[in-house]
Amino acid sequence: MQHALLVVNPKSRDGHADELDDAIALFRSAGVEVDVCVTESPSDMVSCIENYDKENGVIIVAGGDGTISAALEPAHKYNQTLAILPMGTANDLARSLGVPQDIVQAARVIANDKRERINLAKVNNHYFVNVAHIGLGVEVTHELTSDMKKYFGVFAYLGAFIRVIKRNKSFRVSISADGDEERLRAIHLAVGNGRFYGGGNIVGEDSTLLDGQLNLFCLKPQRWWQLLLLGFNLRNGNLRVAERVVCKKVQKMSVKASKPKQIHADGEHKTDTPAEFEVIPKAIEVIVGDMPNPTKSKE
Ligand SMILES: Nc1ncnc2c1ncn2[C@@H]1O[C@H](COP(=O)(O)OP(=O)(O)OP(=O)(O)O)[C@@H](O)[C@H]1O
Repeated sequence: MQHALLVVNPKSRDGHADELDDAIALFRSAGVEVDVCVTESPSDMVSCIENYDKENGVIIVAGGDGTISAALEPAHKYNQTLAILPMGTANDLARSLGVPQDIVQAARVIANDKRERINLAKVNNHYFVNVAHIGLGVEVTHELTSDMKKYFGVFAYLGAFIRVIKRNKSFRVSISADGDEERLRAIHLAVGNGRFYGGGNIVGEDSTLLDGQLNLFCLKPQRWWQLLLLGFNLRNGNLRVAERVVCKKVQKMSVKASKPKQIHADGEHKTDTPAEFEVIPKAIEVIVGDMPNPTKSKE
C-alpha cells in the first residue's frame, strides 16, 4: 500500500480519540502517504470514497459498524480495498476481521497489509456486513441512545437487551429458502453475514466472513426468563442446541411478516419487510488481522 484515504466519522464513540494522530504517524512512518477526510454524514463519506481514484490505494474507515456499513456500497461498486480503524462502540466487523480494538494496534495490522476478499450481504438492495435483525434486535437498537453507547460502551447493548426482553411481542413470519417455505410465530429473526454482532455476540459457531453463507436464526415466543437463560447461547453462537430456536444456513431467502416490520442491520435502519436477502461471496477486498477460523480450531 502506497497511499490511503483515511475517512473519519467524528460522531462514532472514539471519533475524537488522540490515538488517531498516533495511527496517522504510524502509517506515514511505514511509507504510506495518507489523506484525511473528516465526514459530517454518511453521504459525505460516500462522496469522499467515490472521488478517490489513487491506483492501489486503500480506504481506511475510522468509525464504528454504522460508519463502515455506509461505506460498503461505494467500496463494492468501485472495487476499492477497505481497512477498518475501530473507533465505534461495538466494532463487530473489526472482531470478525481479527483487527484489534486498540486503535494503534489496529493501525499496525493495517500497515502490515494482509488482504482477503469477504462476503457481503444484501437486503432489498441495501448492503450489510454483520447482522440484520427483525423484532427484538430492532427494539434493542431503538432503546440505545448515543449517550448510552458513549458512557457504557458494549454494556449498553446488554442493558438494552435486558430491558426489551420483558416486553417482547411476537409476530407471524414466513421464510422461503431453497424451495421450502416455513411459517412460524417469532419474537426475533437475525440474518448473519459476519461472525460477531451486538458487541461480541457470535452469530453461529462456525460462521465467518469467508464462508459464502448467511446464518439465519429465529427465536420462537418464550418467557423473558427463558430468554435470559438463552443469553449464554446467544453470546456463544451455539443456538442449534437450544429449544424454540430455528437455525438455517442459506445463500438466498425471502422473509415476509404479517405486518411490515423494520429491518436493522449493522445498527442502522435499512429497510422493512417483505425482504429478499442474499450473500455475495468474496464481494470486497479488506485488510485483515488474525481472522477467527472456527473450523481450524476444531481440528
Ligand atoms: N461517515 C459518517 N460521518 C458522520 N456521521 C456518520 C457517518 N456514518 C455514520 N454516521 C452517524 O454516526 C453515528 C455513529 O456512528 P457509528 O455507528 O459508526 O458509531 P458507534 O455507534 O459508536 O459504533 P457501533 O456502530 O460500532 O456500535 C451513526 O449512527 C450515524 O448516524
